[in-house]
Parts: sequence; C-alpha cells; structure tokens
Amino acid sequence: MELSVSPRFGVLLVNLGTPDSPRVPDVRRYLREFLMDKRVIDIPLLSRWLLVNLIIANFRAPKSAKVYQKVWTQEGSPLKYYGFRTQALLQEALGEEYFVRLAMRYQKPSIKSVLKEFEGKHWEKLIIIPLFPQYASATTGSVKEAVMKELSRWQTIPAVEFVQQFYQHPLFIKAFAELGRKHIEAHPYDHYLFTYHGLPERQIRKADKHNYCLTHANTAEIGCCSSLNAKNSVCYRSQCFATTRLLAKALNLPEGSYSTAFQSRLGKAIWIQPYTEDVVKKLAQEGKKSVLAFSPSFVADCLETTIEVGEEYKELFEEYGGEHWQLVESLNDSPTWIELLRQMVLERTTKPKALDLMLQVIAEEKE
Ligand SMILES: C=CC1=C(C)c2cc3[nH]c(cc4nc(cc5[nH]c(cc1n2)c(C)c5CCC(=O)O)C(CCC(=O)O)=C4C)c(C)c3C=C
Ligand SMILES: [Fe+2]
Ligand SMILES: [Fe+2]
Repeated sequence: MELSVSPRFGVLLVNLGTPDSPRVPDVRRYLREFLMDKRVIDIPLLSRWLLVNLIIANFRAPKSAKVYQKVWTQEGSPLKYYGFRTQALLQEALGEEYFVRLAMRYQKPSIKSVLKEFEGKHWEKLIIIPLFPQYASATTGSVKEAVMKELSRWQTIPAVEFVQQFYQHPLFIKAFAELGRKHIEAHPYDHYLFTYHGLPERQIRKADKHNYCLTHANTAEIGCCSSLNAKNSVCYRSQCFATTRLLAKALNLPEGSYSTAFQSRLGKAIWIQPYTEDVVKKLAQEGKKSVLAFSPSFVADCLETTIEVGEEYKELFEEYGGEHWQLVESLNDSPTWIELLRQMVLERTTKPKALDLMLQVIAEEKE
C-alpha cells in the first residue's frame, strides 16, 4: 500500500522465523541461530554450542528438513506467507497514519533489517507486537531483547510500547472460537484438545519469583495453573490453561470434555506436562473416537500445527483406536485476528473513548 502522508505510528509485528527453504543447509542455519539463543536453550554457552553445532546441526537438521519439505507450499513457509498477509491486511485496516512491518526473530526478514526502515523518521510511538499469545522468555522475551538491542543504537529513541501477551484478549478468544465452532457445527466430537507449544520446566521455575509454580507433587496435573493470580500471572503454563478455560467457556464445552496438553519437546530435560503424546494415547485408550484439536499458542499455521498436530498426533490417535481427528486451522489471515491486532494497536495509540468524553465535558463546562 502506498502511503501518501507521513505515518505517525510504527507497528512492528515479530514472529519466530522459519528457514529460507526446506533444504538442509537452510534448515541448519535457521536451527543454529534459533537454538543458540540463550533464552531458548538456557544452558551454559559451551554446552549450548556443542549441542547445537554437533548434535542439532548434524542430526536434527536433516530430519527437520524432511518435515519442512512437507509443510512447504508454492508460497513458501506458511509462517512467513501468513505473516506477510497479516502485515498487508493490518496496514489496510489501520490506514496511512500507521506504518506496519513484519520481522522474524530468526532468519529473514531480520529485526535489524526491518528496523532500518523505521530509523531516522519521526514517530509519535512504536508499537511492537511479538506474535505469541502467551508470554515466554524464549519467545516474547527474546523478541523484546532483540528489538531493544537495535533501538538502543538509535540517536532518538521514540516512545515504544511492547504487547506483552494477549492470551485472554476477548478478540483472541473470539477468533479461535469462531474457527472451532465451524468444525463443531459440522461434526460432533467426543473430546476437545488444546495443545500448546511446550517449554522446559526449568524455564517456568526461573521465571517464578514466588516459588509457586510446579510445586504440586504431580506436575502433570493442573496444580498451580488451575487459576490465574498475582503469583503465577507471568507463568507461560498458567497463561495456556487460562486460554483453554476461556475458549471452553466461549464454545460452551462441558466440564470433562476438554483437556490441555503441551507438545514439541526437545532434548532430555523435563518439559511442562501433561505431554500431548500421552494425552492423545490416553484419550484413544479411554474409547474417545473423535477429537477436535486446537493449537492456540500459534497464530499462523506452521510445522508445529499442520504436521505435528494435524498429521503426527492424528496417526498416533488412530494407531491407538481413535477414528476421527481434526485440527482447527490457526488464525492465519482471519478477519477477527486482524481486528484483534488493529485493536491492540489502537488501544495503545488513541485516547480511550472515556477520556475523549471527559475532555469534551470539561470543554463544554468551560464554555
Ligand atoms: C508458540 C511459541 C513457541 C515457544 C514457547 C517455543 C519454544 C521453544 N521451541 C523450541 C524448539 C523448536 N521450535 C521449533 C519450531 C517452532 N517453534 C515455534 C514456536 C514456539 N517455540 C514455532 C512457531 C515453530 C515453527 C516454525 C516454522 O517454521 O514452522 C523448532 C524447529 C522445528 C523442528 O526442528 O522441530 C525447534 C527445534 C525450544 C527449544 C523452545 C523452548 C525453550
Ligand atoms: Fe518452538
Ligand atoms: Fe505455574
């Protein structure tokens, strides 16, 4: 979209990133950059370097490349394709007072290169939106660190606001509920599964300044995450359970008909539980025949949704006796998702309506 007036506000959307192509060297380069991030693999530098450059680069990269080949489309990586669609649709929705760009935390387009487009212009404010609904140091935290590092080099640093999380924003819940409802209306399901990207338990404990999280004897049970409170509001696992509760409510799912689980474990450390793999097997063994699976830690379809949830867990479910498995597509370029982004920007760049009203009343009283 051509902008005819100078925009007042900059909007930077940042997603995780994806390889340039599904070829092994590109996947290796992507995994190296991603997993050398100390917020992602939070172990000492030497151990991380050895793990990434010896094990991951040689053994994981060729395996991951095969999976990337499956998810790749004519438009390339879905994560990038939907990222650019979102950028264009949000630019259109916000209009010429806003300048919207997409960057990736790893690989291209890099945060550094995209912020160059913003540098040296007069901004009333920059709004940075890490595209992760639930906060984790490995994702949102890492984006914030990388953006702050770049901005710190600017001569004039404008007002900047980061979106910290949106796991309970009414429009986020509405957007996923709308997508799920279409499937529910078309087919009855025995069970609903909400499967989120996992995290090492160690990272949850590090973020927990109250020694509150994961103190339950059986960390596979909901335990500390059964409700949100002042002690666990920064806990990624708690935020995921909160998203599940809100979606279950929006969709009128009866208590007991839905579960929360965590996928995509990497390495030997203990990750947050229950693991999706175990839950899928258990559901099939209990005699559940049809499952509708949501993946609400992702805002765009990617390897982790299309292949891991849509294909691998489906196969596992069928292997253990399940019959019908359906993945709910991600937000991708859905109108409610674009509206959520627009609202999150407007909430930070326009005066609240109540304030406008108050100012109007004061002005009228003076007259
Ligand atoms: C939704 C938020 C995400 C969190 C939290 C997260 C943590 C995390 N991830 C890894 C390791 C891998 N993740 C991979 C892919 C991947 N991860 C996310 C999102 C989160 N990761 C997305 C959106 C994707 C897909 C990217 C795409 O191009 O489609 C991969 C690469 C794929 C593979 O080889 O399996 C790895 C590896 C860790 C270690 C971690 C937390 C510490
Ligand atoms: Fe990941
Ligand atoms: Fe917690």
